[in-house]
Amino acid sequence: MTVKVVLVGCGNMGHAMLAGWLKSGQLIPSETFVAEPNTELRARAEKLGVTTGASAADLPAGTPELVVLAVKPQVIRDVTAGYKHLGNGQTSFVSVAAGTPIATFEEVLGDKTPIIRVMPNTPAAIGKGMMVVYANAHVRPETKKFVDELLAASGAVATVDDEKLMDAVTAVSGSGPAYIFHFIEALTAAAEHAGLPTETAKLLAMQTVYGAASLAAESGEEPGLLRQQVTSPNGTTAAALNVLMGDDRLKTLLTEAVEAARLRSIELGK
Ligand SMILES: NC(=O)C1=CN([C@@H]2O[C@H](COP(=O)(O)OP(=O)(O)OC[C@H]3O[C@@H](n4cnc5c(N)ncnc54)[C@H](O)[C@@H]3O)[C@@H](O)[C@H]2O)C=CC1
Ligand SMILES: O=C(O)[C@@H]1CCC=N1
Repeated sequence: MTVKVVLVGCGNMGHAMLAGWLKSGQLIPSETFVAEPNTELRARAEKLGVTTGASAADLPAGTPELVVLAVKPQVIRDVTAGYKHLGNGQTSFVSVAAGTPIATFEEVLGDKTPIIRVMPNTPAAIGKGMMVVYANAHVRPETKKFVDELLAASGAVATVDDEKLMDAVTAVSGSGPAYIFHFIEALTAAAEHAGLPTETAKLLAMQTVYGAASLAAESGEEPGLLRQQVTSPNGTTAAALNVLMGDDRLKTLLTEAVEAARLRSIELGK
């Protein structure tokens, strides 16, 4: 059996993408092989109907169109070496690892290998991810089209033409869902502090973030204008925004957070 796509690593991100691709029908289970050493995670992948194995040694014979590497940056060089026999050939490689530059994959796989870096995020599991792409010069237009279509099943797709920007992308949309989840946690805690029961606090925080993000996305209006529409002169929102926006407090905090993530991404790539 020759498979079309091999997914290497089916942890948080690998599984989120796989679930999105299969759900959309962009990929069918019989075309897909998952390499994952963790038995429980292999069983979880098998529930989606795909064939699995523990490592590169279990790969079905033949030449896959795409190998998607979704393992941690700390092990990606060694794991990629297991797929060296597919380098410099018809197989294209996609890496979702933070930091790891294309040059590292070219060193391991050969410098004629088509390699695409993608920075996804976990909302990909429900088709609402942000997927940002940077490809090397060996990626054929038909492969780029196939990968873009696959990624589009997981959410919005954007491209950058300077690989260095992938560190900033990682810091904004790759890690970003965690910032928003923490915002929900923090708003829930603030709601409880204001006297609301826990379940009500959770519901209000979550639905407010969901509703506001959906309105911003669907209305196409500038977030600043939508903010003004909530803010009555000298009203309650203005009182809260004075706290968040005074001295650019939240903006400064987010700028520091994104910069810390960007610098960590650069470090992970070394
Ligand atoms: N979690 C996230 O939100 C995002 C993660 N990423 C990137 O995705 C990659 C994976 O991250 P997570 O999914 O969070 O980590 P994870 O630890 O959940 O998944 C990594 C998986 O790789 C497996 N693995 C280890 N050695 C292997 C081998 N030799 N062959 C096959 N699989 C092997 C592990 O058993 C594990 O299940 C990282 O490089 C990370 O930078 C990128 C964007 C977002
Ligand atoms: O935390 C990390 O390193 C990965 C990359 C982006 C999101 N998670």
